[in-house]
Amino acid sequence: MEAALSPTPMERRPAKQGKLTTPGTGSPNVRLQGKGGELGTAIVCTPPPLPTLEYKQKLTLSAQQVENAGEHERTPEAWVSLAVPDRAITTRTMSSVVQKDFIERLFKGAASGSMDDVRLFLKGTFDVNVKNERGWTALMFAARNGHMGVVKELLQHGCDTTVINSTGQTALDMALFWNHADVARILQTDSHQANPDDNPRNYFSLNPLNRCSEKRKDKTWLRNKVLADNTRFIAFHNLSVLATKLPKGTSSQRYELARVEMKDIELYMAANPVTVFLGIEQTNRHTPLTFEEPGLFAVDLSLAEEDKVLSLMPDSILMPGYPAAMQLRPEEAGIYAEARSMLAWHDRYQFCPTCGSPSRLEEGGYKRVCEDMECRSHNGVHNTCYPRTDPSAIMLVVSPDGKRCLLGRSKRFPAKMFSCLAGFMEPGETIEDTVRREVEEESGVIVDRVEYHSSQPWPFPASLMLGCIAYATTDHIKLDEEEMEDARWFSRPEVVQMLTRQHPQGLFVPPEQAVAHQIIKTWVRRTANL
Ligand SMILES: NC(=O)C1=CN([C@@H]2O[C@H](COP(=O)(O)OP(=O)(O)OC[C@H]3O[C@@H](n4cnc5c(N)ncnc54)[C@H](O)[C@@H]3O)[C@@H](O)[C@H]2O)C=CC1
Ligand SMILES: [Mg+2]
Ligand SMILES: [Mg+2]
Ligand SMILES: [Mg+2]
Ligand SMILES: [Zn+2]
Repeated sequence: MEAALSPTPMERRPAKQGKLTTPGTGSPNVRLQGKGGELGTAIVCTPPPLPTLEYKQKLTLSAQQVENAGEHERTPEAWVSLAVPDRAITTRTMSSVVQKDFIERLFKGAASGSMDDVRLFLKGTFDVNVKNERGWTALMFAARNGHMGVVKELLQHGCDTTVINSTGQTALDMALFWNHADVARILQTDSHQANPDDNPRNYFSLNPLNRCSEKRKDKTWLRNKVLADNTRFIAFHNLSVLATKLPKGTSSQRYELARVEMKDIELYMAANPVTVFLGIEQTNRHTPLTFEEPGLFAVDLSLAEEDKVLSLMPDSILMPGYPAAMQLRPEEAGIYAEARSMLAWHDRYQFCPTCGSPSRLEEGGYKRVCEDMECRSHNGVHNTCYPRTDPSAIMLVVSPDGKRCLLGRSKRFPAKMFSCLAGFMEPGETIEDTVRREVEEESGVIVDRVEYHSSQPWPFPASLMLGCIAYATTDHIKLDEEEMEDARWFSRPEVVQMLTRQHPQGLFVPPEQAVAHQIIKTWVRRTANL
């Protein structure tokens, strides 16, 4: 079982194992044998101590004793005895030595299938996706060795199945490679994160609201909804959203949308600011909607002073657009996308695009109607009355030999960032046309087959990114010098370094909240054995 901790298990299939000991450290080593002979020796960390008498004594230490003990004496068990039953163990109160011990115990427990060790860790409020120096998570260790019980336990605690290690494998890749079909099935069908290829869920796309578009024309219903006690407002000021900080340690995302009550903004509402009905926070979509379920609106408070908006909610900030908005809770980033795109539309379309007369809001803010009754826009279908969305294609281009992918640097990118090529769709184009045209314009590369990956609302101000994987038939690059600063073919190992921020020259790709990141990761997943 020790081979489970070998540094590169994907490349090393041990046929035979033999134990030796590293002189000086006492740590057992594992000699790895392949078909062609010895593949190398992996150092295995010292196994967790057995429950000796000393350990058992520590289990019963009092809180004061633990506080007083030297760092080396504060074992995980002692901390757990402190935490049970109602105090969670937090990294804030724990010395770095014990933290390290905890994490090591988690990895070893996951690799050996020891549920007790894993549960010991899960009692705390640590990050279950903590990685070792090779980017391995506990889920990977458990998947690598086919420990179904541990895998299930970790998934229940929110372990992320999409994390890749420093050689670009996910827990699923490991389970498949090592023939743990049952574990692979669980990882593929885990409801928390379905197979990313089948059902990608991009940031800004998770909007839990029932938009109730049928209610937008019901003026009485809308008026009553605005005034209902449990209705809340997402407040914006010059397209920056009012947000509050989340308690530390709950998630890697640091902010959530502030929900303001009518009584706090009555003063501003008298001036009739742009207000958009976003939807209902319906707890169960399968039961009929009742009026009691809370409604959510977006309100543009740009007319108020910034300080006044901030004073609506303690400890709040006005979060500007990209990239700050990447710090919102993913569960509500979709609400933000809807709200910000809508307010940005109203901000830019205050006059009728057909005749230039002022226009007014209708249908809960989902329509603008020209005030001039003679205007052509009152007859027939006029898309100028409705919110706009600009589709853009974004694509990872795979080289003709399938071994490299094309990433580029637009002139406005931060230093050292490379990303997928992207471009706006033009009228009369299919998604495939846009992909082929933009790739050729920006890099000179010719694309044949185009495969759809997933889409992402991009509320800056109102794009819809259409994520694709495109297959090139040529690999000569001729750069569009006006838009692009650079475009290159990257090998898989280099892309993995960029995804995991371990590239020797510090090159990186956009963060996981960008669909570009997800498309790149899909290609890395599909080429796990390259
Ligand atoms: N979510 C993600 O992962 C990423 C998103 N993006 C977004 O993709 C979008 C398109 O990418 P670009 O390379 O900028 O497009 P692009 O390659 O078509 O070039 C941009 C230029 O196209 C023109 N253009 C044509 N139609 C336009 C429209 N509807 N709105 C604005 N400009 C238009 C403008 O002159 C603009 O400067 C941008 O909104 C960008 O922010 C870009 C990279 C990553
Ligand atoms: Mg472009
Ligand atoms: Mg373009
Ligand atoms: Mg372009
Ligand atoms: Zn008009």
